[in-house]
Amino acid sequence: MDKNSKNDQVKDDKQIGCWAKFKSLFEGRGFDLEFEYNNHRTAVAVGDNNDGYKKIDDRKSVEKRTVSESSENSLEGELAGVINFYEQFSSLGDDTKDDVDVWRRSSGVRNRVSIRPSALLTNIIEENGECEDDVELNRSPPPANIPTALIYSPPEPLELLCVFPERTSRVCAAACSAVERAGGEARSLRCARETLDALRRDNDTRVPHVIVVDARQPQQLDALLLARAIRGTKNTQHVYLIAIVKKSAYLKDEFGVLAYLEAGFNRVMVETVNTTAWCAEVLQARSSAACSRAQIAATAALAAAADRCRDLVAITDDQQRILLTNKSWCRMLGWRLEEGPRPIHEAAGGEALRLATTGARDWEAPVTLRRRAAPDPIMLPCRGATIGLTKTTSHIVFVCEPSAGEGDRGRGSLHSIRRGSLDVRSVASDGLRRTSLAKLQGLPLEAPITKVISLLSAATEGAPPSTVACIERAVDMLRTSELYSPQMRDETKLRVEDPIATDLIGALLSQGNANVLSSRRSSNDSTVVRSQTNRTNIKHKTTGQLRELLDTALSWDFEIFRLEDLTRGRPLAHLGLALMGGRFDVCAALECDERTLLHWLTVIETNYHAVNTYHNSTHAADVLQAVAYFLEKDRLKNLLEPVEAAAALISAAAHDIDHPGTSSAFLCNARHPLAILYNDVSVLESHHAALTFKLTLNDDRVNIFKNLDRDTYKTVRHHVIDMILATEMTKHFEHLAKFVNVFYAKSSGSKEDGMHTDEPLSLDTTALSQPENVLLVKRMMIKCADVSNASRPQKFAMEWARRIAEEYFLQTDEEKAKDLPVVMPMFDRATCSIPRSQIGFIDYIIIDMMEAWAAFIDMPELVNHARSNNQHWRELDEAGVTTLADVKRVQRQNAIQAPPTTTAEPTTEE
Ligand SMILES: Nc1ncnc2c1ncn2[C@@H]1O[C@@H]2COP(=O)(O)O[C@H]2[C@H]1O
Repeated sequence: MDKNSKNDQVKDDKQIGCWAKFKSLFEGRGFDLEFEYNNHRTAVAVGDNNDGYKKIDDRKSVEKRTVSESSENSLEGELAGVINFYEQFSSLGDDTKDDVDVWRRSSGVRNRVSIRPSALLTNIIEENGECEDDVELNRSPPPANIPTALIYSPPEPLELLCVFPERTSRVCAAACSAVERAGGEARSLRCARETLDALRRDNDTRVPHVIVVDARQPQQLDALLLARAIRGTKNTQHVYLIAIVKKSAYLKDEFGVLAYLEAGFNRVMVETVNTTAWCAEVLQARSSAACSRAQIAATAALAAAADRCRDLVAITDDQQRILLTNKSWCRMLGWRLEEGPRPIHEAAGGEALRLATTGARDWEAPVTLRRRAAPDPIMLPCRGATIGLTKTTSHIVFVCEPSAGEGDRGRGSLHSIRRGSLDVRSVASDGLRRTSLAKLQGLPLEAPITKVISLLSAATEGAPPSTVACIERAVDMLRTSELYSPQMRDETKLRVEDPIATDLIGALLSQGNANVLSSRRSSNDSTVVRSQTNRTNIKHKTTGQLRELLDTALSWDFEIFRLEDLTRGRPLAHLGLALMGGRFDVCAALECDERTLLHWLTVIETNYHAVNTYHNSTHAADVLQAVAYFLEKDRLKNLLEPVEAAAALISAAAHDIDHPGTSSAFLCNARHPLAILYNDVSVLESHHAALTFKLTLNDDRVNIFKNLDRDTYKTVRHHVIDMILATEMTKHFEHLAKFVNVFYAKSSGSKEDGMHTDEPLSLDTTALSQPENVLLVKRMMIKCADVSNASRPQKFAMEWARRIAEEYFLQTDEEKAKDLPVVMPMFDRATCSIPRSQIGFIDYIIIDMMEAWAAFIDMPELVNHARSNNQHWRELDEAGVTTLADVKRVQRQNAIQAPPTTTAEPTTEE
């Protein structure tokens, strides 16, 4: 063999070897490819080196070209890679105008697809349709475990978003022009903020398929941060993110790419200005984005289906940790939807679990389920399946069928269940087809309120006009976001009543337009209010009268003001120790020692302002005492776990800590730092809750939570914060209405406004099996305790009324002195009628609430005292009692111990 033919042979061998390698890229993926170029296969001459493919050209020197190795499981992606190669290959000087034929073999049938390299996929033409099951080029194959029918990704024009700080970036220009060539649309932005704004603004409508981020100049654009932020934005899971890096980034640190992937990029690409390379890149990316969007949508649809079925559904991972539960599961077992992975054993047991964990693929067996709010487990029939993409298990599915009674209990609100005539499933499916519901179809259907509106709207079908009008009015009201706003009802009532009541209730229920920053009452005062002479051994001093008094700590006429006297203004620590340390054994619940509890109580008490006439530690002790009293009632005793009772007592003791003696409205008007900090929203309550935790966690000696495990601490913290925030009076009607709606049934035919109907409400406590309803109970408990002074025996109610009036007057004095808006102008010490303020307070705030609460915990004296106090104030009003001095005179006449003030000399046995 001469030298030339030997060379040819080598070249041929090389070509054949390369061709084999090139083909192997595409084999084993469901289709084979063959190439013809200028009707002559060998014209495709490729060589390879370690990292790509080279063209071996007779006329030119070898030039390296990298084929986009598409790992995407989409035909489109593969083809784009091939085309990319061809374009580059052709650009070396061969005839670039010729079509390239790609033979695709599927199910044994050969199909030829002609591709004109320059036109890329937009010009793909099927030459012969031998293959009946041809693949739609715009659709990716569905993943094995999601029903194919659900995976639908309609062909849509490619949308690209480039984020390049440099306006004139050539890389960006190449990417954009590639997209335009492929019939898509490209936008470019220059910074992270613009990008995030655009994504949020665009919402679902124009979320791009692909976002390319310039990661070459971190000082100008932090690509990692931006990727994380994009991934944190709604509806971006499917977006394909490409980071553009310099070649040197790869050379420097081959693992650097991991940081990009971890931040949420799908691909890290070395900068290129080659439009063709970009074209292939973005087409692959779009295909991948469309595929994952279809999968996500399908998964969401399946999750929504699970959520809407009455069976209890739980899905675990292969470690038997529950990853997902549906609403029925949560409702019946008392789980929260957002709960993190928990072992299935916490909730389930029995034969079903045994089968699931021993590898059965499909089973039907009984399961025992534990409910959080009930001691006894329930046994239900369960169907299960083991899911896995390959031989290994990825998920286990449990579907438990509730018995008729259980299912009913778990479904919807009590009212809908009680009325029971509507079948949710039939109405939802039927109703949605009706024209009256057409406008609702675009709304998200997860919210219960949407379902309620759907049901109501469906009920109008064929109904008489008067009923339709009534329902439409109800639906209009339901559509407002201010469902529980007090202005929604009885507005007129407040306006026509006594101006003092209007003033007081108006100020309590709204944030008001208050004023004044008081240096006298600044929150900084808190640490110097009173020095604690002896922080320990309180117990040892609890002797004689004090001990006797504390023995009566669980009676409703507990002498709180006497305790204030006997303890020299430190009632909270003493009473707290007696109740929390003694009767309720908070130390056991929190696993802390009594000394820590004592320190905690002392620190909390120290941070109440003794100079306040009302919001001082005596009020805290009073609320604590009321909560303790309520907790003793059977209904609550059986309902709350020790740790929940502990949280309730903690909330009561700390609920007004560092109260400045002025309202939140006042702080807002005064531009107080707390109002600034909390944006004028729930200013005082947020401060009370935050300070409670700050003081508690600050010092190990007072940290009553220090021995709690992470989960229990989180639960306790959640309860404490929730209860303290519930004391905010602007939310009064919201909490009350929720409580009444959940636990009381109106007899049919009663008035639309259930709270003021004369028909007796009937208590229904079945809803207690749901934890969110237990939360309503706890909120109501602390709310009632907080204003329980009006439901105490007369002598206490009078003293509390005097104290709060004094505090209101002081606020008005300050507002006037500092020329700030006066929040309650009627509360002027010279003119205000204290009896009338109390009548208004009891009429509008107390009676309804105490009626609801008293029936719930079976404590009629709450209402009886409130009514009798109301009557007493009316008599005093008629007798001309008006001012503080008048009230004090009456108190003296009634032979009540002169009201102790925090500045008066205490009478004490010690
Ligand atoms: N007897 C009362 N008369 C008038 N207002 C009261 C009375 N008791 C409590 N309040 C108000 O009700 C509010 C409940 O929350 P606060 O403790 O923050 O502040 C309380 C007072 O503003």
